[in-house]
Amino acid sequence: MLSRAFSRIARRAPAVRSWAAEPVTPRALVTTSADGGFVVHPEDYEFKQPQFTRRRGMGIVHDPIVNKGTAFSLPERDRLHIRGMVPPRELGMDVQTQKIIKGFRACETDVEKHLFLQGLQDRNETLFYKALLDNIEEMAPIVYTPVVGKVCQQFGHLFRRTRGMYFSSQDRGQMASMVYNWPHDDVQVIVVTDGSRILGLGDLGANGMGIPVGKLSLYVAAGGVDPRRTLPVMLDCGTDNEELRNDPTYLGMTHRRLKGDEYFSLVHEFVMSVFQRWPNALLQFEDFSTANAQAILDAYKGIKLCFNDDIQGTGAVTLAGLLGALRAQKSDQMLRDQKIFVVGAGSAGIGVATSICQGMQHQGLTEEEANSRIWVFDDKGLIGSNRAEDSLSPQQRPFRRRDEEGDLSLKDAIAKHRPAILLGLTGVSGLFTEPVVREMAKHHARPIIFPLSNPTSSAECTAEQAYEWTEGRAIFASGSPFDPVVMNGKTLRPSQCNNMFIFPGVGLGATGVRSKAVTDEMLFAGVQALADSVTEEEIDAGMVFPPVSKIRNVAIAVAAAVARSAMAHGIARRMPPANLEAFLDRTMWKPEYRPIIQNVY
Ligand SMILES: NC(=O)C1=CN([C@@H]2O[C@H](COP(=O)(O)OP(=O)(O)OC[C@H]3O[C@@H](n4cnc5c(N)ncnc54)[C@H](O)[C@@H]3O)[C@@H](O)[C@H]2O)C=CC1
Ligand SMILES: CC(=O)C(=O)O
Ligand SMILES: [Mg+2]
Repeated sequence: MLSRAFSRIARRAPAVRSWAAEPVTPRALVTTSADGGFVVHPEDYEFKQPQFTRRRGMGIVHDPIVNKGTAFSLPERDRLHIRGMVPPRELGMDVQTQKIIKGFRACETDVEKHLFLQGLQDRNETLFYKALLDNIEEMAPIVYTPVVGKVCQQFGHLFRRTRGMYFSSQDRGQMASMVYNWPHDDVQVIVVTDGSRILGLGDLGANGMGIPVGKLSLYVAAGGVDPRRTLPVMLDCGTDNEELRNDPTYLGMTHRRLKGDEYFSLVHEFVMSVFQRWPNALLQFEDFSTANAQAILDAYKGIKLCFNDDIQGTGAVTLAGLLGALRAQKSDQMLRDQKIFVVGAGSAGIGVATSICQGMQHQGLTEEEANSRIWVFDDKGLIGSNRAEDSLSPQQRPFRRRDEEGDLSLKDAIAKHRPAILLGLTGVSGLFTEPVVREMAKHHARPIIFPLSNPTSSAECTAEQAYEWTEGRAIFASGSPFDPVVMNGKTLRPSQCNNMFIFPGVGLGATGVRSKAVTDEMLFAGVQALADSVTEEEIDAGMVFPPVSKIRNVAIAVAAAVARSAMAHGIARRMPPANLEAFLDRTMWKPEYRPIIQNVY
């Protein structure tokens, strides 16, 4: 009787194997009973999934994916044949993390901080992500914008160790085999750039590799994608940046940028090659110049699992930010009631205008009515009737205003139309001058001012300026973070409106259900989830986005909404359990050490 009960219980309990000895917490796993038997407590058994590696001995210590530095336990050192190869004292993750924070804060410049973290990432990815996640507000600006911009500008000089893959014009015809050089079979997210428009810094050629690396760090930290399943890519099609081409330390192809067929055929070979090896991966296009970004998106949207972060991700995050800003205004007005100025008509500006237009249509306007509430400006001024249709791209054309010529300055146009919302996507620092911002403040109690260009040096105005010129009344969000501003004893908290609040969730949700594509509906579902994740307390504190410290929770909410939308529209190839949030949370990679198992057969 007892033995039958025991075997039943034993079947339920996970088998204790010798290699799993170290992760088991030193709690009683069983209670002995008076009759000589025992009862197991499966719920007390903390089983950590092992991590398999083909590396042996020192290969393990030198592989950042499995390396634990000083945190290998003695039994594990024996098992992995590294006993004596690391210092004798075992220092766990907590002490290691404290050491990292101390070293990080001791760095004198932001670029040094970036290199410090990059060095850690190259040695021990688990610890890198532990430190990053625990200190995301402090470290995200170092790993990502704005500091990544500076790092890209000096990429060749700072280069220490390779990361990701480079495909270039000299690899034509080879890419389908080159993809097999990548050591991981199960890539989940690929971020690719051709370096032609890196943040607001222009053509940085192959130096732009810092951007896919930085974006994917956020995919791991926020979206819980396993670092082994990320692939940063530089698609090097040359550069028109003369200075770089003449720089002896420049690491990319030194010819001028490919154009037309030569360019698009290279892009196509790359796209087909990565999907051939990783058919379930999500491909994110990042920082392609406006001239090519839309054409590439149009070619693959709907037929491959891909999206353009600057067009679609920025559109989505800005729309969510505006919904938050309208809540912060505490008026009954809806998005569809607003007049909106979008300054900048590149891929980001037009992506934002298009998303806002879609948002207004969801609130009942026709496409034409929605377009009529948006004024788009570029470096020649308002896109008005004095512009020939054929001088505009197909995406810009719907925003050409037929009702006015477009000869007014930005300030005069604000005075005339009194928009409540001013968005900057120009990459031009200081474009929102004092007269421009004061004009916004004249007509609205709480003007909404979003200088969205990155990095900080390209922002159309600073948080301090926006608050000062509006007597602290502006509702402010920027692409790169600004510190809180104290005015008249009150602390004003700028928000960060950056596609980092969208792309990790889109990637996690779309790949989580094996969606066939990323649709506008999926992105719109992500917008609503992001907007809903801002609490009333945050709105009352003047914020229109959650703090960056909540980015993992935001990613889960966005991912669940994106995944549900894919399922509802019949393009999901995997149906996860009903509790999607719990499922996603369970599947997310977490920065914790796991038992390493050699799998050499
Ligand atoms: N916050 C965020 O999440 C994101 C921000 N961005 C930022 O958006 C900016 C623009 O990106 P893209 O559209 O790809 O660049 P782009 O170079 O294609 O477009 C810039 C646009 O600004 C216009 N412009 C330039 N000078 C102007 C002036 N003085 N007045 C009015 N318009 C002017 C240009 O005519 C062009 O239409 C970049 O700085 C980028 O960092 C992009 C994506 C996401
Ligand atoms: C944030 C981003 O994607 C950009 O500035 O290009
Ligand atoms: Mg970008």
